[in-house]
Amino acid sequence: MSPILVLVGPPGSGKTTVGALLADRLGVSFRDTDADIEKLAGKAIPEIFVADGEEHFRALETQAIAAALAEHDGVLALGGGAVLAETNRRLLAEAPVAFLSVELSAAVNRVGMGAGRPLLALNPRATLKALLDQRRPLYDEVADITVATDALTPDQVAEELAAFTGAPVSIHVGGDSPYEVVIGREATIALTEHLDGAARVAILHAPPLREHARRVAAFVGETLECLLIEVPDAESAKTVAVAEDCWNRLGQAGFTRTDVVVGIGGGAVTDLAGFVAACWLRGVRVVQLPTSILGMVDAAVGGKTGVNTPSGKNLVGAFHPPAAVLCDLSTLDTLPESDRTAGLAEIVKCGYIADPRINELITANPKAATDPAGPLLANLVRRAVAVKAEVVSEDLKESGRRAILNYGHTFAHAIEKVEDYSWRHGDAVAVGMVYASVLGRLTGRVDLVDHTRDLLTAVGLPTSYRGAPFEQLLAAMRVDKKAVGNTLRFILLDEVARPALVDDVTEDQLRQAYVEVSS
Ligand SMILES: NC(=O)c1ccc[n+]([C@@H]2O[C@H](COP(=O)([O-])OP(=O)(O)OC[C@H]3O[C@@H](n4cnc5c(N)ncnc54)[C@H](O)[C@@H]3O)[C@@H](O)[C@H]2O)c1
Ligand SMILES: O=C(O)C(=O)C[C@@H](O)[C@H](O)[C@H](O)COP(=O)(O)O
Repeated sequence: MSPILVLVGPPGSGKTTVGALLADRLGVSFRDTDADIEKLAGKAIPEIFVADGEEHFRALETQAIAAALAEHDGVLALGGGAVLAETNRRLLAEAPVAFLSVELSAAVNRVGMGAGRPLLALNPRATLKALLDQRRPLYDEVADITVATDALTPDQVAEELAAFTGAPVSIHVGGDSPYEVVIGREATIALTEHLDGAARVAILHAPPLREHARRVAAFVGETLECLLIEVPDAESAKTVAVAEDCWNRLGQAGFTRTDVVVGIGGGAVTDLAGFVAACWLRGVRVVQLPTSILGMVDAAVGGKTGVNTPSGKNLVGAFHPPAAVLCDLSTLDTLPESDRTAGLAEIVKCGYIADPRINELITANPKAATDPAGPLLANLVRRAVAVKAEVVSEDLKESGRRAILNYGHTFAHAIEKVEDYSWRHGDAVAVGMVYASVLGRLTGRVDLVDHTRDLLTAVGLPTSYRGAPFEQLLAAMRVDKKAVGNTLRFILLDEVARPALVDDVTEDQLRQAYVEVSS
């Protein structure tokens, strides 16, 4: 037995508060070795220090840590000085450890006059400074993850830690047809919970997901009739002709209104599966099992479904919320690196429009951001889904606020169309965000051009486009769904996390932004 997570950190870092919140979130118990020590000694910690001295306290602490590590399988918080003893650090080597770091001023504010903390009884500021200086390298030595808590609420810290543990997280999407987005390494297992009343399941997938789709079919096929429908890969799946083939297969199988369509794949397949389900018998359930980063954080969530037509991207479709979205992070292990990187574009977008912490996390560790086995990607997926869930819960049909999710997309969709869908959507969105940032500057808003270019470059996303001439792109932009009559509308940022729908961008500004993006 071993704890899910051990929390270490100096006084004031919030180990006890965060530990209890995290345990609650994960549905496990919380244990604090300081409480264990008090039980062992039969007195409060300040009394142990006064009556028996620090050395005796440290001996009890080692005893308490060893016992808790052996017996406890929930969240465990250790006292601030637990890392001082080499024996304790050795004991921690086998457990997953999170260091909650805090800067001096925040720590001083949080501990106040140090009530109940014997080492801080005199001059808490100076004592805390000395403690932080002495212990930081020791916390670093034992930690598998460090969370800087200064600017975060205890809930936000608990959220980051929950993602690190890999425990499944469920994010609620509200509105008239509410559903859950489950994120975790075994999320697929939840599929059977969403098949009530079905006699048949149609699983749509592209060739790269054939084996995975077969495994899912074997899993649900024990009780239900399973129809595996393989569709062309990537954007080639998003056509009316492919949708029609799928409807023909459903017809041949006698698919009824209580049967369920399942989309397994990247955003192209989940868009198609959603559209097939939206139209069949005027709407049957669809459960989305996205297997690309982009599918998880964006395409599978929110109920926008559709296909492309020769006139442009996603021009035919329907709003059809899924019954559930199951983001099985283990499926990302086989996602090619270039598609992982492309998926980050929509995560960065969420950072710009709503959650700046996303882009801070990516900037701090751009390489880890696409590592499917690492904790950062799980955290980013969760944060981006939370942004999208919040927006679409309020405005499913894009009658207002939902348009902010289109940041960077006007130019991106134009690139995709003029390049005949040979560009990855995420790559086009990356360039589209640079274009939007230039428009932001040209229209007197915040200047995020360098910030956007630097961030995208750090993760390996493109920042320029040197293909079709401006006129061709402009014509493609004119069929954007946000356009009203002859007026093009763009999502631009007044500030980070303050998106605005702007309808007075001039053609000169559009051309100037094109020049900057293509130079
Ligand atoms: N509906 C929406 O709200 C919404 C939002 C964003 C994007 N989209 C759409 O999503 C699409 C882009 O999605 P995408 O970036 O996932 O591209 P994609 O669906 O084309 O997938 C990219 C490639 O990765 C492969 N793949 C996916 N998962 C894999 C895995 N686990 N292992 C191996 N290969 C895997 C796919 O087969 C494909 O070859 C675009 O069509 C875009 O318009 C829709
Ligand atoms: O969900 C939305 O709303 C979005 O705009 C998300 C976009 O990232 C996504 O690419 C979407 O498919 C674009 O929608 P569209 O209506 O502009 O085709």
